[in-house]
Amino acid sequence: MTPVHNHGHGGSCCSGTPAPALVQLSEAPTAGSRLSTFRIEAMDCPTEQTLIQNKLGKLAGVQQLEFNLINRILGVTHDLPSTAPIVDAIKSLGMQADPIEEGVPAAEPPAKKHWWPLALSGVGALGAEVLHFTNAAPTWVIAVVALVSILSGGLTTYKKGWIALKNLNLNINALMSIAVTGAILIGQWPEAAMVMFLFTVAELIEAKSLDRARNAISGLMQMTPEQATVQQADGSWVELEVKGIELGAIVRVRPGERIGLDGEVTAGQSTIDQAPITGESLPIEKTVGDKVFAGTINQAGSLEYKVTAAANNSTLARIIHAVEQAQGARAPTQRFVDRFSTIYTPAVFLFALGVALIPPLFMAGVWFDWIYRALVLLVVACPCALVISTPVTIVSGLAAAARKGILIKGGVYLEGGYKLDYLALDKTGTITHGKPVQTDYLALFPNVEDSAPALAASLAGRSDHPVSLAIANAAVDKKLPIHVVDNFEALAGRGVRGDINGETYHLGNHRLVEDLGLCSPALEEKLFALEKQGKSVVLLLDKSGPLALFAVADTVKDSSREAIQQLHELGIKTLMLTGDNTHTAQAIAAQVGIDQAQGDLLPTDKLQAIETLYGQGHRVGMVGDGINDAPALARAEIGFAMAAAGTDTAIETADVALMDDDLRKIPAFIRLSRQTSSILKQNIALALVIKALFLTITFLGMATMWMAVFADMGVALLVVFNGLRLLRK
Ligand SMILES: Nc1ncnc2c1ncn2[C@@H]1O[C@H](COP(=O)(O)OP(=O)(O)OP(=O)(O)O)[C@@H](O)[C@H]1O
Ligand SMILES: [Zn+2]
Repeated sequence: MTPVHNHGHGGSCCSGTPAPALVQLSEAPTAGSRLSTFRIEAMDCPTEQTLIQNKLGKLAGVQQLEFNLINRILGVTHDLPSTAPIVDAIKSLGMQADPIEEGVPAAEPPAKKHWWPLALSGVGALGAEVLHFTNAAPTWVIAVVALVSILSGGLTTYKKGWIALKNLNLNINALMSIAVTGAILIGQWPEAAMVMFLFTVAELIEAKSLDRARNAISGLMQMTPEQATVQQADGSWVELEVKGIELGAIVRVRPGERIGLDGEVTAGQSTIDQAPITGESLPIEKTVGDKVFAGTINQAGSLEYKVTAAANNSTLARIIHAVEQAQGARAPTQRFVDRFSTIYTPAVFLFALGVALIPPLFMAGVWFDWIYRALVLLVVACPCALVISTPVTIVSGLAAAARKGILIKGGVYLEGGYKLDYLALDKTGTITHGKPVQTDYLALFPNVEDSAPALAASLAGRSDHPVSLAIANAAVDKKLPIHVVDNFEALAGRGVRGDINGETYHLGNHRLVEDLGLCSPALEEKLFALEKQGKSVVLLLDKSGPLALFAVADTVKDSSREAIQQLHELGIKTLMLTGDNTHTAQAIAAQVGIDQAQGDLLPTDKLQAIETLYGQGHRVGMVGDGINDAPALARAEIGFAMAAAGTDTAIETADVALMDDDLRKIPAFIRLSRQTSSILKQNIALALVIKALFLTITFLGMATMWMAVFADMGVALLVVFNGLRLLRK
């Protein structure tokens, strides 16, 4: 994990070319290709991306580029013997590329820029305006003062503008350089200085705001302590750097201390505030066997735990990594904005050229007036506000979600979540606690009364399905003997099978009994009676037929009931999809207020149910936790995984991972998504309206250049702050 640092920069966000995250160049990757990654501090906007893309695109041996502007990281797939040509090419663009090696921390950020050139620039610009206005000095004095201001504040802009122009690219730096130079050429000295100064200031504020959004995530990482107390071979305890602690080491946590690494409790008992991971600050009881997470806060008790993941692979580290990845990818609105600016910027540039030339040449216009208007248009030509508003909003939204324990794997989901109108839910572990207990036992023949529970428990003990666990646990409580099971097999959606003492037994649900052709109306009557109470029933069978019946009951989470209610308030319909039988499904659905329930579903049936909803024109999300949900989760527009903190794969595979098992995180996600999408729309509308307004008044000759900069940068800052509002949600 590489922390992101603050830095002052003069980069900006105007670009003439769309900027996808992954760029496939004409050469295809070959077997000998490798990926080199670079940190480029100066690259955080589409401006730089376009430059780099054009430059490296011409370099032989470079096949693919992956841009992560938010984190300023560039991945290059190539088959060059060394990375020197890449570094050189980037250097020719005025940027420095530092190769990143796995596990090596990022280089120190460049030294902070001095503030005095900017101050000097401001004083100069103001001075020139005042002198000009009061007629207090001859023109050459005003010119000198203005020049000092422009050079001290705008040299970087000029440099960048020049590089862009050389590479035939019209970015904001190029536009600003042309506009300011133009103003100088027509003798508008104070104005040229003011424009450059305002632009530089606005750029600075913008960069700082972006950093704030960026750092919201990496700030999470700082929650893990640097050191932890580790047990040595001789039993003594030593403080060690968290980074170097190995898997399997035993770590001690004092009351009030933050947990340094992921692990499993081996001794002690305490409560832990898991808010940094789950967003839920209600303390969770932890005792031997429970998982603890790096970054969470131990409360009153003491604990010892065994390290289960290295520092750079902790749950928190993986969350941060996933969010950074998501921030690097481009959301749909961003792509729209990119496409828009591809057309907009050159179009306005041509328009400005026309405004400068046509009226004076053909309509007896005054050269000065029309060139001036054209320069103002150049300032307005920059789609900065538009281009910057989207990533800021998305990044802020992703960060806000992560702090709530909602891990969103891409801007697409954050942007698209508000469209969902249907949510499919799995039952076991999602709506219920997923820890059923055995409630009923019924032997179907008097002579198996005593032997059946032990046989069932022996089979159940081999499975980790919740229903099996309940039966196995009941047997443990009664201290029943456990038999050896041969040829054990799990039958998905049905139950299990195995041989005990040479005899084949099955333990499973009604479907299994039907499949074996061993069902009867009398048995069904007994089954249905229990199922209607919301219990799941499994039967023990030998080859002659059912021997005994076991019912287990799961409890509904209080939070589920609330979550369903909130979803309904948001206008989202709910549908329960479960492998459990229909009666039980309906009973549980009624308890939590779910609209519809379907039971007896195999994994493919769950998938089919999602397809059916799509067929009816719905936008469907799905939440689940089990493997039997995987196909449906993948097919849903947004797949939510529950309790991701404890499971290794959920963080990686789900579209949205909820770090604990609180279903209320889904309505929270939907609300955040709705806010995000409305902020995105507000920002685009705001930017477009102000642009249109300015184009008009400029054309009418009513706008001055620095008004244009003010308006342009004003909108940019406005949309940035509007986007940052999400951070506070
Ligand atoms: N290993 C097993 N041991 C005991 N019963 C099982 C086992 N596997 C499946 N069953 C039976 O089959 C039913 C369906 O199982 P499945 O795993 O498809 O769904 P589920 O976990 O009960 O529910 P959900 O789909 O809501 O997660 C279970 O309710 C249970 O009755
Ligand atoms: Zn039947």
